[in-house]
Amino acid sequence: MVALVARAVVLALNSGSSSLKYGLYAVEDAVVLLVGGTIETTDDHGHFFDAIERALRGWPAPTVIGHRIVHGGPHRDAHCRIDDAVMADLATACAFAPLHGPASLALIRVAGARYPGVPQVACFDTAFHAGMPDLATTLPIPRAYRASGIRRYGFHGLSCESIVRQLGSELPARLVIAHLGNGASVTAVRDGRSIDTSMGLTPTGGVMMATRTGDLDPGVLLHLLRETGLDAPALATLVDHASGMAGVSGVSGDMRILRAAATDEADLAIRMFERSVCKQVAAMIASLGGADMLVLTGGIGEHDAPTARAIRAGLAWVPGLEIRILPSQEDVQIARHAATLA
Ligand SMILES: Nc1ncnc2c1ncn2[C@@H]1O[C@H](COP(=O)(O)OP(=O)(O)O)[C@@H](O)[C@H]1O
Ligand SMILES: CC(=O)OP(=O)(O)O
Ligand SMILES: [Mg+2]
Repeated sequence: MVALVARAVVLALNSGSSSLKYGLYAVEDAVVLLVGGTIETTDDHGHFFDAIERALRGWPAPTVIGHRIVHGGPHRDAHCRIDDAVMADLATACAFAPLHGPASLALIRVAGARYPGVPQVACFDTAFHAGMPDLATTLPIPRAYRASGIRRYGFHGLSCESIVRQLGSELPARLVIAHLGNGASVTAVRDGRSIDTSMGLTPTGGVMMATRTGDLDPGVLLHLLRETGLDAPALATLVDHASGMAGVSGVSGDMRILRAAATDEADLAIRMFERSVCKQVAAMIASLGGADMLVLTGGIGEHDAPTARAIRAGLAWVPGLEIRILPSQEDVQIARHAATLA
């Protein structure tokens, strides 16, 4: 019923590194999920839309399609309607997010072909961090490189937005958000705005992740370049796909599989991940000059109780820190923005 009177019916598409999530939302003042699901592949967008079309049968047709776009690049710092100029900027931004960017571009093109005439909206993970001060965005390399867009951007912004919105009037002045999913990042939020975050130019930096290194001594890359002859594609595979908990454990990057495996290597990988999260949270507390609340979110943050326990224990020394677990509602944020911008 609600869909018939909705201001907009939004098909929200969230292509993460390990899954494609879709949701059909009726948006008025409230945002109501009509139907949604997850497809555990990022390879075949034709197959993805076949599955979506089957799921959407009998529901109102989308009036707008909203996409999560991981990297907006140097020229896009606000969510926007997608046109040719935006597509050109997104193609440029692929250089900074090779893990997510090309898949998003392909998804927009296929969506345009499947739903001709339906407007599409880009919702950038980087937008939430666009107002970070120079102290956070500047990387410690010669300043000339900044002109080509090399700086800290920060990601998981839609997730952070959704946490700020869920907290509403309970939003504290000094908040740390730990988004712990397949990708993981930690963000310092002062009065609702990002002032620092753990990911950098790309979603490879910061916290150790499922298959990504997170921060790594740059000397390791130089050593591998010099001594093993690995080229850029091979290094990208190494740092994005073969490292993190998967690389250390030799088992998997999925926390559920690591817990079940219970080998020494899996245990080390998990303890390294937990330590890495605690260290990044402590760094964000330093950036904020203290913290009132830590929110855990993302697949691991929401569902893996032992990780939450380890983080509580690892941060027990922080005075006055309330720790909450909240769901990452990236898709609801996409629906809201798409309805507003269509
Ligand atoms: N019930 C669960 N218990 C423990 N860990 C979980 C559970 N469900 C999901 N996870 C973890 O969350 C990860 C996926 O997180 P999610 O935020 O959904 O990923 P994505 O980056 O694809 O958006 C999985 O790889 C797994 O490590
Ligand atoms: C930015 C990022 O790492 O996204 P995801 O966690 O969805 O892979
Ligand atoms: Mg995600």
